[in-house]
Amino acid sequence: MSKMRIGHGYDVHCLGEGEGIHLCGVWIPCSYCLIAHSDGDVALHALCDALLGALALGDIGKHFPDTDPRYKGADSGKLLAHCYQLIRVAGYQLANADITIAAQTPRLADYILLMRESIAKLIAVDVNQISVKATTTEKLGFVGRSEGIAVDAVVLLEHNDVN
Ligand SMILES: Nc1ccn([C@@H]2O[C@H](COP(=O)(O)O)[C@@H](O)[C@H]2O)c(=O)n1
Ligand SMILES: C[C@@]1(CO)OP(=O)(O)OP(=O)(O)OC[C@H]1O
Repeated sequence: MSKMRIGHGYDVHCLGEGEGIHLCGVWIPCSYCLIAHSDGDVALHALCDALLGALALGDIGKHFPDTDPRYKGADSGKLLAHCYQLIRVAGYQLANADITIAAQTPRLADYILLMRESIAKLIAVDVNQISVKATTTEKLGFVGRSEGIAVDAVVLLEHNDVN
């Protein structure tokens, strides 16, 4: 296997009426919820898929089936930590991650640093290795109609013995 690996993840969850949403492990109070089997943290799910994809380890649904009652209401931070542990066991570590959250609402600007810090803490990396960005879709499509939130995540992994 080569010394550097790139991975991409993408996830979407529907928005419903609620009192808040989890994004990147941060609770964001608002008049929505994210509909899911787990806690609905669509951003952490995309990041899990990017990590798994980088080493061709399948996807989040393979590792944590949404038919398994153990994952009902699951803390996605724990799922992320598990995925990153698989990466570490394979001899790799994160170089950097870049996450783009497409959400018409709620406004996320005030939470960006908290989200970066949250991910960095969950997988014990430096906050400067983690980028989180937000964009609306200018009211176009399902994101623009506030029917759901979509997230893209890209990661670069480097092997521990890279020289
Ligand atoms: N849910 C969101 C979406 C976007 N932002 C911030 O607004 C700025 C403009 O976004 P565009 O839709 O024009 O890409 C940008 O700085 C985003 O970070 C936000 O805070 N919350
Ligand atoms: C996270 C899991 C856990 O049961 O369920 P959901 O919260 O529905 O999220 P999804 O993005 O569909 O990924 C599948 C499952 O791994």
